[in-house]
Amino acid sequence: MNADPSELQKFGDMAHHWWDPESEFRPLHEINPLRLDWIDSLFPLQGKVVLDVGCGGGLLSEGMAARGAQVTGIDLGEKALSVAKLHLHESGLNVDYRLISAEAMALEMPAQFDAVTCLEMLEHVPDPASIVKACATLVKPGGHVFFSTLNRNPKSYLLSIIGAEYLLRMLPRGTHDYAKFIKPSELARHCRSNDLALGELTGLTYNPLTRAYALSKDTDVNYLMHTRRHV
Ligand SMILES: C[S@@+](CC[C@H](N)C(=O)[O-])C[C@H]1O[C@@H](n2cnc3c(N)ncnc32)[C@H](O)[C@@H]1O
Repeated sequence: MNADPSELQKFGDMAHHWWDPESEFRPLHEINPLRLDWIDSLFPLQGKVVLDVGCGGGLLSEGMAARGAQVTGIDLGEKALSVAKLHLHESGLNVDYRLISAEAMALEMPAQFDAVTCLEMLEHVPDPASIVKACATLVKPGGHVFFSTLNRNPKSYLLSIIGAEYLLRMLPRGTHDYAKFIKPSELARHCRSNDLALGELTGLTYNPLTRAYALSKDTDVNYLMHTRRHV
């Protein structure tokens, strides 16, 4: 199984806070509208069939459902999925949440989705290339796959670990492991070898003075990558 039990445990331990915008999930709450707008601008979500891989408590899944997509969310964290399912009672939205790996889902439902999203997840798994392959298998020919993760370089180490975990305490210590960060060139290579053509690449920056995130050309730390499966 391509999963790190300590990573799943870590998110499980925090899962009851998932929908609290003042909790350790605050960064995800703050980036959610930005990434939703970005995805929606490249791939209008209304009426589309979308799979959210590593959906956690469902922030992105619900956001896409609210924009009219028919969303399935998968994760290997049981607690996160329970929180995600419970939150549907509050939001009144409809998302099909399932406890299944991306690789198993790819065997069960190849080429079934108009788009696949896999955000802030690749840096938490032992073999990210295997997740990229599964996402490429799950999307229909011509469909879209969106990834986001953390770049690997000294600036990224300073800002995302020293800055965010130790100085600003936006995230609990140990949230991220620098060795698992992925350079855009590495992610692009995994995509190309799985029949995914590169589309847009955008950075996501944080200004500690205004405490605001923004999409940006600066991909040194957080970045999002848009790809399309060849027809
Ligand atoms: C930082 S959270 C991101 C959640 C969501 N994608 C978002 O951006 O709002 C990482 C998620 O990846 C999940 N995860 C970690 N390893 C996984 C694996 N091997 N398979 C599926 N999900 C995994 C965790 O349970 C957690 O929900």
